[in-house]
Amino acid sequence: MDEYVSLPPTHPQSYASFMHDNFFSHVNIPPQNTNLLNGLAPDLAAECSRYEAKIAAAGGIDLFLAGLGEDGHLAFNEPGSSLASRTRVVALAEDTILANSRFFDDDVNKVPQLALTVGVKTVLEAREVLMIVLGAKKARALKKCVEEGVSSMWTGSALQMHERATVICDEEAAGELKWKTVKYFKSVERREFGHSHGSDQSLPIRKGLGTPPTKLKTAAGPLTPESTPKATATRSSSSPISPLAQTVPILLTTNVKPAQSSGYIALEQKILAQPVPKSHGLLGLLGTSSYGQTSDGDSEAESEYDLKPDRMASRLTDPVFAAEALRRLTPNPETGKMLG
Ligand SMILES: N[C@@H]1[C@@H](O)[C@H](O)[C@@H](COP(=O)(O)O)O[C@@H]1O
Repeated sequence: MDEYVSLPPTHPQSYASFMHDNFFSHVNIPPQNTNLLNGLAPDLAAECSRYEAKIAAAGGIDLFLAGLGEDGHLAFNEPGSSLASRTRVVALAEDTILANSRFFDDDVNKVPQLALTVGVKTVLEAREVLMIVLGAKKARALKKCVEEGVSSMWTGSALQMHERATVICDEEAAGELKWKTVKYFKSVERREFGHSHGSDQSLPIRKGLGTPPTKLKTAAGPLTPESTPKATATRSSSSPISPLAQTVPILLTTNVKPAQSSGYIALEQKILAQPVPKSHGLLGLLGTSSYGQTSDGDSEAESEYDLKPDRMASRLTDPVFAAEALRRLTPNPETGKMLG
């Protein structure tokens, strides 16, 4: 979705490296079929136009998997970004530079000041958006994006206008939401889970998750514009809008079981089962998960996953943080499945 200007793709903190290390190197996608913004392009404006044109030529984006900045940014659409924005060069906000300096030896001067990012409109045009929000540091932004109006000052709030947007958050990130909001989404999830085991009254927006409008693409069918099944115009206008569509459905990562029919079952299961040390909030990750399991054997729940030390550890330059991350066990992305 975005890339720092002036960082080579081989730089360990570039988003190209991040995508390679965390995704592309784990799936059988030919490198020529991966599409990223080039922060080294000689003409940055032309690079942004090229990216938009490539998205259009491929028939649009099926799924954007997004995060949320502490200042509420979606991709790198900083506060004040037009909700009609498209892929472009942006100046990073000081808050973002500060927040991301943790990946640059805690030195704000090492963080690039410019970035390329898809626009808010680019995100809204995807058929589906999944936003993962973890940690107390994101709590204020999540509240602004979910409980308040759509605003260019909290660009994540634009997802309220998307028919198929889902937020997955942990309890820390949900910490500033109104109890009423949390209760509502928890009750919806409970009912959803019940329905997926017998009844047929699932809300349409959840029910549709298992049946994406276009065929899933795999490396076996390369992601070239030619081979990509052409998308139907934009979003399906016949898709019924549930009350959730206006408020952004939220999945809390505890006390929620993923629907068996969901296309996101693997991802949801990984997040739901993410084990963390009970006591700390390092980088705000899942600090009070009821699935907590410390590496010293103090386990609250037997994990059903093949667990490995957190691979993010290699990205942390602070030795204390890195050591903490190494102690944190996460589901093994190589196997990506439950044990037994
Ligand atoms: N440019 C990225 C955003 O695209 C991302 O959403 C945000 C939050 O990321 P995380 O969820 O890893 O904290 O970080 C960066 O600023």
